[in-house]
Amino acid sequence: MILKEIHYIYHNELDAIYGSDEVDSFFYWLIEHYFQCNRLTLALEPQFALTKTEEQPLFEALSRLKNQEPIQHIIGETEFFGLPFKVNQHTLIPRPETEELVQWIIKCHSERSEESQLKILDIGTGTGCIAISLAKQLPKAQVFALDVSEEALKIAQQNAEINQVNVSFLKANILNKDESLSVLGDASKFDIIVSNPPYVRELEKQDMKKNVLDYEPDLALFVEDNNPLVFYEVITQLAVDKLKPNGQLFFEINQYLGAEMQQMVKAYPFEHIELRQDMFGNNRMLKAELQ
Ligand SMILES: C[S@@+](CC[C@H](N)C(=O)[O-])C[C@H]1O[C@@H](n2cnc3c(N)ncnc32)[C@H](O)[C@@H]1O
Repeated sequence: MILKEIHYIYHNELDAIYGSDEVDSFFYWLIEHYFQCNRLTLALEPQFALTKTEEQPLFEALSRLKNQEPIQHIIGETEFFGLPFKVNQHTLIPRPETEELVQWIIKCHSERSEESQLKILDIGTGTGCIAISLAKQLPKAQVFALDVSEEALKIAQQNAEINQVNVSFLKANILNKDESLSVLGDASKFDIIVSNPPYVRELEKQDMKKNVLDYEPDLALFVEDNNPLVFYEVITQLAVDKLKPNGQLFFEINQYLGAEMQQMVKAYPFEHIELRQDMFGNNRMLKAELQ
């Protein structure tokens, strides 16, 4: 079949679900992935034809997209901070808001220009996107990354290899203080602790799309309505023990809980607590420095 015809079928079957622009971006992403060709190919070679075997993955992808499966799961990878990352059903798909958090950390570090080797801990690493991007951008840093999910850690390890960085991955339940302290061992303290932990309240599920609810791991997303800051509080307490003096704590946060987050962190010996908005104007990041 001619590629242009398959493009037409995509619009016919998917526009009602996603809108035309998004369908275009899915289609170009898929042909780039499967055939290393792009939208120019469609324009310059209107008769570009695929064999039955070649077109099969495009039709498989079409039926998965109809079920609102994320395109990143279909392709098995995504891009974060300009780097490739494998993803699967056990890992959260890295979000652009999290790239802004990484950018902020790098900027703060360049302003501080420390002499000694930086030591960084990423809690709830998932695909490893934060830890690996930081390791790539700050090649002298010693980076540790922790998650409770064995499956997520396998993907994170593969991502570190793909991106040729050295990250030490640790398995622990951060809500269990003894367990996390024991995997962190007697290692010297950290300059930076960063986390994008689960922060979506059950009550927010009603506003979420099927592609997230049905395909992304609950373990990465949800917290109970009556204790939405549970991860942040535990991590803030750990940071009091595990950060060096003047060490920095960075969080990605629930946009609706900025004030509560500031209030919570203020109860601990942190200063210069700063809330930051993402590109959509939502409270999304918080930074604090240990006194
Ligand atoms: C919101 S995702 C963030 C993933 C990745 N850091 C990112 O920014 O895309 C939260 C991560 O926390 C992990 N997690 C959930 N509960 C945990 C726990 N009790 N201890 C450690 N990690 C946990 C999940 O497996 C998931 O990978």
